[in-house]
Amino acid sequence: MTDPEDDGVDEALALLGPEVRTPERHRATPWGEARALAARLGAARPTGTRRVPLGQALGGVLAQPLAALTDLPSFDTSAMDGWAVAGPGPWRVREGGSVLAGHAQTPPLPDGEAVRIATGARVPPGATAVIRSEHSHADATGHLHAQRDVTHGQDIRPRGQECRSGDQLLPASAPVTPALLGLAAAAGYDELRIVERPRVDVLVLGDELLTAGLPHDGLIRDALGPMLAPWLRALGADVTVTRRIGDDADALYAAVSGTEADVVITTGGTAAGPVDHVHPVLDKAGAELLVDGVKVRPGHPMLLARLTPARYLVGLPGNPLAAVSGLLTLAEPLLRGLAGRRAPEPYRATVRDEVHGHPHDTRLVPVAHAGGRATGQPAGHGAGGRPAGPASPLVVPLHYNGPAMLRGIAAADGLAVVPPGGARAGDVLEILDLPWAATTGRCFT
Ligand SMILES: Nc1nc2c(c(=O)[nH]1)N[C@H]1C(S)=C(S)[C@@H](COP(=O)(O)OP(=O)(O)OC[C@H]3O[C@@H](n4cnc5c(N)ncnc54)[C@H](O)[C@@H]3O)O[C@H]1N2
Ligand code: MOO
Repeated sequence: MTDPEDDGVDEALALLGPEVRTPERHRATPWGEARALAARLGAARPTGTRRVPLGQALGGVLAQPLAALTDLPSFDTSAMDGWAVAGPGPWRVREGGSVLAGHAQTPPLPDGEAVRIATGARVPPGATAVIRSEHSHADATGHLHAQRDVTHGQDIRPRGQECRSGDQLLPASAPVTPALLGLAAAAGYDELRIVERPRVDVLVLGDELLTAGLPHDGLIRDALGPMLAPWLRALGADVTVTRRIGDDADALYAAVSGTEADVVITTGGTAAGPVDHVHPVLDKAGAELLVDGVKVRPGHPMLLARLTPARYLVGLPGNPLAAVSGLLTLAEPLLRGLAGRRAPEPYRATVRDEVHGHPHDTRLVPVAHAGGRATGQPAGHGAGGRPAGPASPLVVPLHYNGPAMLRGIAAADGLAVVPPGGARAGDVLEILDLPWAATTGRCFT
């Protein structure tokens, strides 16, 4: 089950003369190891933290646990509009208006008395229950009668029911969502300490790239510049600049050695062609190559280097789907750690159709949700090693998944991780989610 798309590379390598830098197969890192290394490097050195007003924290992650600054509710609260009562009824109705939300504490309620109360108001000391207006009636003598049994404490939210001051509401690294902002405000916060977003410079290499109009005379449109910045932002990065460097080794060296970003991402120039400058420039810059090729298709020339102790470079191959593969293999786990984010739970789905594999390397193949769930797969059937449960979602491998193509990934909900040798229809495979899947309503998880 070998895809003809993958066959040309080894042949091309064999044609290279000895004077040309030849990628050594044995140096390529297995796909899982490369991801794990990138994740470890990122997690080892998250970027700094800062305090921001609640209104600016959305999309960040908590740098420290969210501990309640108050009991919630912070006082015994009426859960309904009606009557606060003390002891058994009927009750004498207290003169002088209602107890309202936001008002100061009212005098204690003696046994046998009732007072009108609004939802959210402080329950007077001594009250033993709240009776909803629709479950009671007041008679002409100024007495209140319950129309249902009254249980002790009914419709009173006791102080501290949701949390006590100091309780941990959410752990560090929780994503700051609209709901978290609401909870933080309720729990007394004006500001949150969040992890700084790692700063990323994107350097797009290649003299053949146009930034507008139709391809002509061998020139093509830059597909990566428009794609990477928003994708990286969705991964938690702050893209400081997207620069087009052409095939200029000096300009690349200047950009790499002069950067102040936490991560530099280059596109193109990772292979062994005459204008593939990434390796020589990294040598010149004294960078340490941590990953030099990964056993994955597409994208195997991807690389990861350490520029300085606190600065990394991810080299994405120029072929657009190969660049996506490098983005998800190396950049995503590295940035996740730097941004203080937690790893998502590995997610698996059943592939509806056979997927061709590479003989030795992992393949990443765009897949779309089939809108159904696999049932009754025989145990142990999957090359991915796990039987499909009755509720395993079903995915369809998409066409147009060649290294130079974006047509498949643009229609995809995720990328299936296809082990060497391929997968049969019904196999269960790991799926890499795309960061926008949740916003389009097609999320797997
Ligand atoms: N002798 C070898 N040749 C190649 C190898 C190899 O191992 N030995 N690997 C092949 C594989 S696999 C890939 S992937 C590419 C990686 O090449 P580079 O990273 O050096 O990228 P370029 O040569 O600069 O470009 C490759 C291809 O992609 C197009 N490209 C580049 N940037 C963009 C962009 N921003 N938008 C759209 N398209 C882009 C470029 O025009 C080329 O067609 O190398 C193989 N060759
Ligand atoms: O074929 Mo290359 O694998 O990465 O585009």
